[in-house]
Amino acid sequence: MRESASGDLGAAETAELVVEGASKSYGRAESSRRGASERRVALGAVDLRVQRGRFVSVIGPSGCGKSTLLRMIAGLEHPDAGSVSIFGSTPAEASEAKRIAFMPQVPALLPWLSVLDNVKIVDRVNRRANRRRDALRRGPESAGFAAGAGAASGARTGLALAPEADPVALLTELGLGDSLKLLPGELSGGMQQRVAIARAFATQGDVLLMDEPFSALDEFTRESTQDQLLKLWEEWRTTVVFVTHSVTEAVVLSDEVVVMAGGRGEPGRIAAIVPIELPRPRRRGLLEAAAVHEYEDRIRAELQTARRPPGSAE
Ligand SMILES: Nc1ncnc2c1ncn2[C@@H]1O[C@H](COP(=O)(O)OP(=O)(O)OP(=O)(O)O)[C@@H](O)[C@H]1O
Repeated sequence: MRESASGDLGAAETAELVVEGASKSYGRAESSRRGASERRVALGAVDLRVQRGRFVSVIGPSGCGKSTLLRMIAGLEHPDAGSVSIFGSTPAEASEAKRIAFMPQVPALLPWLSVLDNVKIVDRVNRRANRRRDALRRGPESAGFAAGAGAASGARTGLALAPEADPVALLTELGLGDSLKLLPGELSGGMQQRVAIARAFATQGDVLLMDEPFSALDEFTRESTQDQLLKLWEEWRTTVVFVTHSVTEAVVLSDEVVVMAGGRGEPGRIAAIVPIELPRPRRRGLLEAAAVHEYEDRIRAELQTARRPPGSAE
């Protein structure tokens, strides 16, 4: 596990990302003209605990609330009830201190910037956060602006402040060392996703949230990109929450697979958590096929069970 810049966890910092009783509904609360409420419960009261440094995948049928859960952890959605704690901080505090990296399905690279500049942009866009972070490293009294609300909240929450990663080294590690000057339009889909991975790791956040990042890739590219991600993750041990529809992908990458149920009118809920005890370092070629299949079968069975409404007989 990567240690915080201060060497260990701060006073207010915890070793877990905790989602507690978090629920989320969409739509209008008042009744429509036809008399029925248009409010839909996307997530019921969801509880989830992720240990620092773990790789956790979330899998479940379409509409069960996987992305909603991820967006709540990212602070992009607020739960109607319940709470989210990122190692003791609120999602807003964690994202202000650049501790959350979010990677959507589409790489969202800036088309006019080179590969290298697309990774470096993390630093430019977050210059304000960087200044605050540097000031926090030196102590709250060391800079004029350090007495501001952000610095105060950082000190209060004991946020660990990570150093920046070297974008060139990251891109080289992801096999893009020869493509630094290319534009995104000159890259394949797999290469674009690897730039997005480099950008996500470049933030050196404590949590990396990935929403079906490889779903648009062909099978071969998907597998090699998974291997690249595994290699990087094994080095950095960032806490990852990874949404996927692929059972195999979830098994190959994860320490734990969270199986969700719901959707189609049912509130999303966590139906099961399956620990994956395959040895690391993991690479596709190194994994024992029978062991992978066993986990795949177990998760498929959990998904089948989860399709039945809660309380229904087999
Ligand atoms: N911004 C929104 N406004 C209204 N309804 C929403 C919104 N976001 C999600 N929903 C609804 O909440 C439910 C859960 O959606 P969510 O995208 O979290 O599911 P998901 O499991 O990620 O689905 P998929 O696997 O298809 O991406 C769905 O019924 C969806 O229609």
